[in-house]
Amino acid sequence: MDTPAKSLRLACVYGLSLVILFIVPLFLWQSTTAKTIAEVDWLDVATEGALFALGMCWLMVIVSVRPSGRVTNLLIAGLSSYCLGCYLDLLDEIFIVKTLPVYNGFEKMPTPVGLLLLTCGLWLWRDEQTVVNRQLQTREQFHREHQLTDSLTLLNDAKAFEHHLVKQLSQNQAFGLIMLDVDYFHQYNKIQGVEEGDRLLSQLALWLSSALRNQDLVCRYAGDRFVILLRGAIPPLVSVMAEQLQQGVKDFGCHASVVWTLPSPKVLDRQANKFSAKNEAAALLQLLNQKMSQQKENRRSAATVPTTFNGLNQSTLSELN
Ligand SMILES: Nc1nc2c(ncn2[C@@H]2O[C@H](COP(=O)(O)OP(=O)(O)OP(=O)(O)O)[C@@H](O)[C@H]2O)c(=O)[nH]1
Repeated sequence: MDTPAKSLRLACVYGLSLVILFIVPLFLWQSTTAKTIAEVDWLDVATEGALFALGMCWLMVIVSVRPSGRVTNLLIAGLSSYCLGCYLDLLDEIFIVKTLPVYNGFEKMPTPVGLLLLTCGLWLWRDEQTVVNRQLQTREQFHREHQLTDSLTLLNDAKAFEHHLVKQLSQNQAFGLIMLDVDYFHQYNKIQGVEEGDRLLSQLALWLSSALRNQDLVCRYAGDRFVILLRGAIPPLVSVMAEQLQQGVKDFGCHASVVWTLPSPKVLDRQANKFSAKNEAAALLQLLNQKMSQQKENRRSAATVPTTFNGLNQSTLSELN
């Protein structure tokens, strides 16, 4: 934001306020006499003093938060005038100003003028805010439309994963990929209900996120399929992690097929980097998907239906298949 302009504005408002705070009483002190303590209505002093103090607070808030422009100028002018009116009102509680007709006449002006300016400023502020809100809505809509987060699990989605994978490939550093797919999830939904299915996916997502290291990334690739990027991974780590994840899924009362790959880091030409990294990322994901299909196929041909599936036995599952 325009900090120098704001600082200048702050300095002007503070400076002018201080000058007025001292000059006016000094002028009154010389031109008229002060009331005695008994003559002063202290309740009026307190209320008018409070109005003045509050007005000054509003003024400082406006000066310090608002960007430069017509609306801000109107608000500052309005509030300054209002504060001046309050201050003059306050001073006539302390000094006998009847003897000063100019002061008496002038004293009544600043408050209504200030409130009028303030009203204009607030009206324009409202218009300005409507435009800002519209812009914010458009921006929010853009984020929503382009958001890369899966709304159910709050994990990154496949698009985001591809983006991270491309970035990883561009860095030419070792990494591993694991793909995990829940077995018979279709049946799970049928028997337990879609809501339970959703709950299982959310729980799995949460568990996967906590089971990985800080530098790793887990995404919901599609439906009941998750994909994990293990940064700086070495062969034993990837295979052990894949094994552990497959075992861990059993705690949720279901089974999962898990495949993994450990691509050897390639030295990519910086210029052709982005293009080749994108192709490489697509190829790696395709490879994992193929491996997964193969494993599912093998499972089907071996008829390795789990004996239990959240309380379901093999015959029930076979019927549902
Ligand atoms: N509850 C729920 N189900 C989903 C969601 N997304 C996809 N599915 C369901 O997930 C199921 C995935 O089916 P398949 O790809 O055949 O997977 P599967 O039944 O696990 O079969 P295999 O992978 O061969 O074991 C489909 O029935 C989808 O409707 C979701 O967000 N919530």
